[in-house]
Amino acid sequence: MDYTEEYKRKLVTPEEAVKVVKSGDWVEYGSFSGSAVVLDKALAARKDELWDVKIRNCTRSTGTPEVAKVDPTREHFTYIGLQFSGYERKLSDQGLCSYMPLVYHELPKYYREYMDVDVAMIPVAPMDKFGYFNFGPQVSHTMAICEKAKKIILEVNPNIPRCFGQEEVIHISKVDHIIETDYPIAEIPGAVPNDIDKKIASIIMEQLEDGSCLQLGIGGMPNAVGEMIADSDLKDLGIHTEMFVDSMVEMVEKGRVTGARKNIDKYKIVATFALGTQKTYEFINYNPMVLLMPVNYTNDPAVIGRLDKFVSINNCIDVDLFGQINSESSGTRQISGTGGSICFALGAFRSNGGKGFICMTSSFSKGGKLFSRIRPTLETGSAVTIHRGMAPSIVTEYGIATLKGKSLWERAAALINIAHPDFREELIKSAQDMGIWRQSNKR
Ligand SMILES: CC(=O)SCCNC(=O)CCNC(=O)[C@H](O)C(C)(C)COP(=O)(O)OP(=O)(O)OC[C@H]1O[C@@H](n2cnc3c(N)ncnc32)[C@H](O)[C@@H]1OP(=O)(O)O
Ligand SMILES: CCCC(=O)O
Repeated sequence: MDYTEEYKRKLVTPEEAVKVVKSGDWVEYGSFSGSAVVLDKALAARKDELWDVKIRNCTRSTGTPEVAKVDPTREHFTYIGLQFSGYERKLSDQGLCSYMPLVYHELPKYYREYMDVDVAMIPVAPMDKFGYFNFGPQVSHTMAICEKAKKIILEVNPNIPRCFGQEEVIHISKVDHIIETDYPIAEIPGAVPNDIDKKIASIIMEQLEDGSCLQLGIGGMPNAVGEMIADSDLKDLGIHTEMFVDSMVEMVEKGRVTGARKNIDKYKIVATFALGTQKTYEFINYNPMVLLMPVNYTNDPAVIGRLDKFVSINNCIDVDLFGQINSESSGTRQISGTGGSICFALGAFRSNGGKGFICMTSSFSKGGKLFSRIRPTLETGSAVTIHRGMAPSIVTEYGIATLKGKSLWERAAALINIAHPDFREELIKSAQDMGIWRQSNKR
C-alpha cells in the first residue's frame, strides 16, 4: 500500500497544526532529545488566544521551551517537567516549571490509566514505506502518550535515527497532522569526570567481573566508569540500561560488550532512551544489536532481576545517617527527579549476584565552603528518593558502605567510615545525639 497520499493530506504548516490546541488542554512535548521544538514555537505564538494550557515534557534537552519564556504569568501556559534537565531546573528556579513525581517504570501506566492527553506533539524520523514513523532515541513512555492522546501531531526530522525495539514506531493512520523540520538533534556529551569521579570509578571497577550486566546512570561518575570499562580487559559484558550513552559505544567498539551471558535479550543491548552526541545517535541507527524498549520493560525490577550479575551504577545528591538517599532535590529546590533510581535499586537486589551502587563525592563546595554529602538527616524539604530499607550500597572516594541488613547504628558507622575525614567527628556527634551510635563503634 502507498501512504504518500495520506502523508500529503496530513502535512500542514506548524501554525496550522497547533490550531488543534484549545484552552484548558493537556499537551505533551515528548522527551529528552525528542522534545518538540518547532511546534513549541508555533504554540507559544498563540499565547494571547489560549488560557490554561498545560504542557508536559520529560528531561527536555532541546533548549528552553518557548511556551515558558513567553508567559511568565503562567495564565496561558503552565509547563511541567517529569525529570528536570538543566533547562527545566533553571525555569523551576524562576517559578516557571513544576515537577511531577514519578517512579519511571510506572510512567506508561500513569498515562494509560490516570492522565489526560489532549494533544501529543512528538518528534519522529521520516515515514518508511510501510507508513511507520520511528520515535528514535526515546521509546520510553512515548507510545503510552500516543495511545491516550486525542490528537497526534508529528514533528518529522530526517536527523532522528531509527531504532529497533518495541513500541518504537507509530503508524500514519493514527496520526492527525504532520509537520516537516530538519534541525540538528540535541547533543548532550557525558559529563567530564574529575579526579574524585575517577577514584570512585576505580572502586566500582573492582566489583565488576566478566559477564556482568550493566546499567549506568547520568552524571560524570558513571561516565568515568564507562570509560574505564572500555579500557579494561573485562569480557562478555551485557548492557540493560535506562539511558544509552557515548561511553557504551566505546565499550562495544573496544570489544567489552557481547551480551552473550545475558539470561534474557541475549546478545542485545537494551535501553529505553539514548542521550549523547552524534556518536551515540549514529551507533543506534538501525543497529540490530540495540533494542529500544518501553520503560515499563527496561526499568521493571522483575525484568532487571532476571539478569544475573546485574550491576547498577547511579548518582545521588546526598544521603543521611539512616541511609535515606536523595537523588533529586536540595531542600525544596527540585534538581532533577526520581527517574529510574528506585527501579534499579530494587532490580539489582533481585538479580543473582547483583550489586546496586549509589555513588557520590563525599563532599561538595559551594561559595568556597566544603559541605559533606553524608548528613545527619536530609535537609528539610529534600526528597527521600530511595527509602532506607531499599538502599543499596553507597560509594564515595573513601570506599563502599553496604547498608542491606544493617541496623541504624551499623549504617551510621558504615556511612561515617566513607565520609570526608573533615566531617567524621561531627557526624559521630550527631549520630550520638540522634541515638543511633553505639559507644563501641569505631571509625
Ligand atoms: C538517566 C539515569 O540517570 S538512569 C539512573 C536512574 N536515575 C536517577 O538516578 C535519577 C536521579 N539522579 C540524577 O538526576 C542525577 O544523577 C543527579 C542530579 C543526582 C546528579 O547528576 P549530575 O549530572 O552528576 O549532577 P551535577 O553535579 O551536574 O549537579 C546538578 C545540579 O545539582 C546541584 N547539586 C548537586 N549536588 C548538590 C548538593 N549536594 N546540594 C545542593 N545542590 C547540589 C548542582 O549545583 C547542579 O545545579 P545547577 O545546575 O543549578 O548548578
Ligand atoms: C526520566 C528519567 C531519567 C532518569 O532516570 O534520570
